[in-house]
Amino acid sequence: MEATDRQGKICLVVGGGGFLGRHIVEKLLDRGYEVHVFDLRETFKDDRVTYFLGDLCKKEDLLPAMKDVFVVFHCATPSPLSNNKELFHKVNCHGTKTIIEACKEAGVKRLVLTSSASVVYEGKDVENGTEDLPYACKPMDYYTETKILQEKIVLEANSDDFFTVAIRPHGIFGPRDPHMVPTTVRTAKAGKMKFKIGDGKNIVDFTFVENVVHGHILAAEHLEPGSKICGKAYHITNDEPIFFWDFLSKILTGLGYNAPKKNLPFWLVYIIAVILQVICFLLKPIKQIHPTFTPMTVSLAGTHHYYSCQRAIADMGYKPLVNLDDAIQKTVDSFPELRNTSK
Ligand SMILES: NC(=O)C1=CN([C@@H]2O[C@H](COP(=O)(O)OP(=O)(O)OC[C@H]3O[C@@H](n4cnc5c(N)ncnc54)[C@H](OP(=O)(O)O)[C@@H]3O)[C@@H](O)[C@H]2O)C=CC1
Ligand SMILES: CC(C)CCC[C@@H](C)[C@H]1CC[C@H]2C3=C(CC[C@]12C)[C@@]1(C)CCC(=O)[C@@H](C)[C@@H]1CC3
Repeated sequence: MEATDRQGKICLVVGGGGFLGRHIVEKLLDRGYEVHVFDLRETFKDDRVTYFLGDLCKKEDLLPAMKDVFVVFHCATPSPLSNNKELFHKVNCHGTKTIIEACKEAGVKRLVLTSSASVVYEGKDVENGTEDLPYACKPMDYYTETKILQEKIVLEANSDDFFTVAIRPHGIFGPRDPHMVPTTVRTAKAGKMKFKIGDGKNIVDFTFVENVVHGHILAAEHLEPGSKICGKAYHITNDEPIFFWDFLSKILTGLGYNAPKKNLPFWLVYIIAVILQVICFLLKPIKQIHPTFTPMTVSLAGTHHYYSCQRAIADMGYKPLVNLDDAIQKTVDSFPELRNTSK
């Protein structure tokens, strides 16, 4: 899409106050779009942005933000590491249906959903997985369960006059990441990162946030009547799968922490995580506990899960803009407050 074509076009980013959403906002502004942000809270100030506060589950909150909008990016979610079944179903399922209703009522023709590569993951190895893999029959957590339902809702809404596409990133990291890097550092600081889970040879995709943004904007600019991308899902990765524990070690050593050297058997840690999950369930009426080591995070840390992005390369001309080593360095440099000062 030419720069002149973008002028005057309004993009709405639902969840634009979050980690990925705000990076999408910044890149859309750089490319000359007018940007609306819709979120629960105003998490940043930018005079170029029109900020709408509200709950995406309420159509009356959404409609004012949708006036004259060219495309909606939906990247809102409850925190992927929380475990609130009702909230996940409310926001990711009911809320997504509400966004679609509001789009149609406001005359918005395009919707780009941020889905997740985890929609095909159920704790077993996925090696170079394509978008043709079936959805997980037994999702490992409520987040994944509702991301599957969400993607189905959006892709099934695709029609001759309402164009939808789902982008499936995996393991997003980068500046302002609230999940990956802070959790990794917190775990290391708590002394729980002394061991690798499993043999340390499981291969995983980690995707720099700028590459995820690039995939989203490419999809939006290809979302036209008759386009081959309409109604489809696309993996967006760095196209550089890496040993999971090598990635974490680069982040940790980059921030001045020791990388795990020894190994613990995967099955032992998994059993401990299951026992922890049962204890947290029993204690729920008394106290909400969110352990870092859940069956999901342990599986993610101990199995292969990397994905082919050949379909995005072929259909949208996708190509990662930042390679993994540069991305890790940019990320480490962006978190001075997480650097180990005790050494
Ligand atoms: N992080 C990752 O590794 C990956 C993420 N994804 C997907 O990418 C998307 C963005 O994730 P990420 O940036 O990490 O998430 P964040 O939690 O950083 O951002 C999500 C944003 O959505 C907002 N939000 C939540 N509920 C509502 C609501 N009811 N109404 C309006 N806004 C709401 C959040 O507000 P608040 O913070 O106040 O709740 C937050 O600002 C998600 O769809 C996620 O599933 C996919 C693959 C990997
Ligand atoms: C074993 C260690 C305590 C793990 C520390 C790092 C983890 C916090 C991350 C490693 C893989 C990450 C990941 C996600 C969240 C953070 C990690 C578990 C997701 C579940 C986020 C949401 C998604 O959509 C998935 C595709 C991500 C998969 C990887």
